[in-house]
Amino acid sequence: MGVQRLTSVRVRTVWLKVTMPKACRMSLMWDSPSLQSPFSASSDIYCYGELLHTVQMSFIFPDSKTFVDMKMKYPRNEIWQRFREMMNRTDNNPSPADISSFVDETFDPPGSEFEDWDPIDWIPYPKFLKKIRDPVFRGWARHLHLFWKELGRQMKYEVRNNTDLYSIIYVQHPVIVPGGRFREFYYWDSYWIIRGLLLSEMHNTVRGMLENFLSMVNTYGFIPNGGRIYYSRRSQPPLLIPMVKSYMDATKDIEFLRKNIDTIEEEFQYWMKNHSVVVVKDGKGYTLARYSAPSSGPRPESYREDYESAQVLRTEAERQNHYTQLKTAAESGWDFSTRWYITNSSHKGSLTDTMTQYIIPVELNAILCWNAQLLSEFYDTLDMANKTMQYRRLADMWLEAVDNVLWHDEVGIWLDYDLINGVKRNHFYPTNLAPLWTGCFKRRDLQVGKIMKYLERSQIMMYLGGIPTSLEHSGEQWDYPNAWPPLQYIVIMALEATEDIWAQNLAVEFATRWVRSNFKTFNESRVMYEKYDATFPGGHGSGGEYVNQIGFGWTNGVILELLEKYSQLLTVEDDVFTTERGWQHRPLHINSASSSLVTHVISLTVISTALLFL
Ligand SMILES: OC[C@H]1O[C@H](O[C@H]2O[C@H](CO)[C@@H](O)[C@H](O)[C@H]2O)[C@H](O)[C@@H](O)[C@@H]1O
Repeated sequence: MGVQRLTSVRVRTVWLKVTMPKACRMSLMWDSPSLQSPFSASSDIYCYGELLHTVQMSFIFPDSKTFVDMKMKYPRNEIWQRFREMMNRTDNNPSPADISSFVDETFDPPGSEFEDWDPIDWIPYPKFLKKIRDPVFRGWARHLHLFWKELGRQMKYEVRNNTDLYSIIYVQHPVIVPGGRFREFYYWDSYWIIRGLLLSEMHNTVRGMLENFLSMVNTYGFIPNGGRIYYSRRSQPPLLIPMVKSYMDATKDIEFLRKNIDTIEEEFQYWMKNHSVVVVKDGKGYTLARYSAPSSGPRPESYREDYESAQVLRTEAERQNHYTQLKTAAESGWDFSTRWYITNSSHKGSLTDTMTQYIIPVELNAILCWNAQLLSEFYDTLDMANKTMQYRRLADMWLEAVDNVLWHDEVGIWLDYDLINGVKRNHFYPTNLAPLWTGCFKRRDLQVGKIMKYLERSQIMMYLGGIPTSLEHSGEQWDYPNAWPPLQYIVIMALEATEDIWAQNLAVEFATRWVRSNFKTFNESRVMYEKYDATFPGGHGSGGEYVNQIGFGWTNGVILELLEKYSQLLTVEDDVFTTERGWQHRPLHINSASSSLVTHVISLTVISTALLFL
């Protein structure tokens, strides 16, 4: 992480304790060693520098990620020598054709690091398939189960001995990747992938993926955003501990836990040390966390996009801050979104208003509270009483902070918090429900009626293709009208966790819409998308800086889990059985807060089903 500096910054009601890597204090210099990735000596090819700038700004590839995923044909020094020759030959003004020839001569295409891999633990008919009542959905689930083989990647042995020729971070075990342009592992995607793999009984593959993550924590102290050296200065939502919990629930592999508990704890501590801030409310300080990825320069994999976006800013300091805010948004998994814009009230906002570091996000804190609870549970399993108590106290403390700072009684939901202005951010995001999903709430105080009313006021039941990411249409991919698999999952599991029958009925309704919408697209095109369109069933997502990807790891994982969880309820079409399910199937005890929403749900379900089959 380089040299660390501890600063305290007073921002309105908030004290920020920020640990900054040295890199963030440096201005961008071509040969800055402070930008060196801890993962490889080839950072000056893949992460920063004149060569990267020249190639990425030439726009020879429609997708900026293409270049940084290519393999070097020669050692780094020789690549630089050839680059210098090209620059001299062209008087430091190469044409796109010159740059294109240079890249062709010196780099192999993306994907050169992998070889075919047939997972040894793949079996034709895992048990969960039999549970799925609808035969069409069962066939679809079997297809998705088969598709793990397509998304599996194993690195060639030669990568291990020549890591400097690649941007890929070498890992020992094969991984399941999201798909499309995402050819490497992604941290938070892996949570939903792993849960799907566990249903597919691919325990060996899951253990390998976990061991890869653990080896990264052992060597570098944290898990990067994804498996490339250009992702090595930021992480993603910390779901390692919940992944381990999912694996433990499926396998009861206590030896795995015993062997790795120190490393698991280390990853949690990384988040505590590098992402926590103290928020003062009513004279009391609460420790909470925010995303934070300070380092210089544009994201290498979206270099041109970031560089151009920063040009409207006047000073180099402002540009560097903008890059940090963009990288921090990428660390959140929400790249990009109006969720991270902080503006004055007269201005709706644009990408340069991204201020991710200055927002306390609900789901990050809900996840960290969950991590502490799970760590306590893990230590209890291992009979380590002191640590069990230590993490139980920390989980309680975090819960207290989430409850006092992020829960708003008058709104009836948890909300992100703006550190600059010291105010709540009263906008609808699916992540507002995350504390329910992770169990970071006080059951005795739970006000389900208020939460249901909040959902009703947000009018998210209007959207027949899924729950929208936000209610703002910005053209960014983590905004309206896109609907993302992990966000559907969070809301569905959140509603289930209330133990309230009406909320659970709503969960079934959301699951039905989502599964049917994904299936409609699949049935028409045989593909699974990275994201969908909330406004109509079967619509696929758009916006952002790259085209919608297919594959797709977390989409498939979420669908498999929903098909398994609601195996007796979900059907391709409404039929006699379907009308017996859900709200009519479960005992009715209407409370006034939720009854009108459920009436709304029932009538919209009839409309949505009709539309789906038009
Ligand atoms: O290249 C642009 C960005 O792509 C990634 O983000 C998106 O895909 C990831 C993989 O599915 C997903 O985890 C993330 O939530 C998506 O927004 C990458 O993670 C970003 O760092 C990158 O800048």
